Amino acid sequence: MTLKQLNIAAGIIRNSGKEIFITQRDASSHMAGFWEFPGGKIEAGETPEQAVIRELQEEVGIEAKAPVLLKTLEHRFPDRIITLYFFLVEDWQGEPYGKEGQPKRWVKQSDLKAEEFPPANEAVVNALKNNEF
Ligand SMILES: Nc1nc2c([nH]c(=O)n2[C@H]2C[C@H](O)[C@@H](COP(=O)(O)OP(=O)(O)OP(=O)(O)O)O2)c(=O)[nH]1
Ligand SMILES: [Mg+2]
Repeated sequence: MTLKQLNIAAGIIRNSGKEIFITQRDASSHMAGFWEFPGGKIEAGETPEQAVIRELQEEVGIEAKAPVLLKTLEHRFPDRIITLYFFLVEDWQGEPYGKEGQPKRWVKQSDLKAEEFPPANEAVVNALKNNEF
């Protein structure tokens, strides 16, 4: 079996009250029902930063300014290998919402739960909970 290789850019949108905006993955998607940091596939010719800016516009309707790369990690799922680029976004224009109709919520950084996210997110969620970022 050949494994799909995907590169993903995701935005950790954090407000001045240290709350993070998360969205729920669609029932028909890979990792359905898990909560995620909005984002998606990096397209050919795009940098991870360009991809996260585009994805946040498409999925949550904000214009991200100066995203900061926090962590890059690779995760092997049974059917695919993904490289995830997690960006911290603390400066943006607009108000994030579920532009594709996806459920969303603001969660205090200290109240994030790793088990609500795909397994690849464990390290970054725990680092956020521990105030490492
Ligand atoms: N956006 C996002 N994706 C994540 C996270 N954690 C994690 O394992 N993933 C995985 C799930 C998917 O396999 C992949 C994201 O792909 P996606 O399906 O959302 O890509 P996309 O937004 O470009 O969607 P599409 O238009 O191609 O359907 O990364 C996360 O925190 N945020
Ligand atoms: Mg996506």
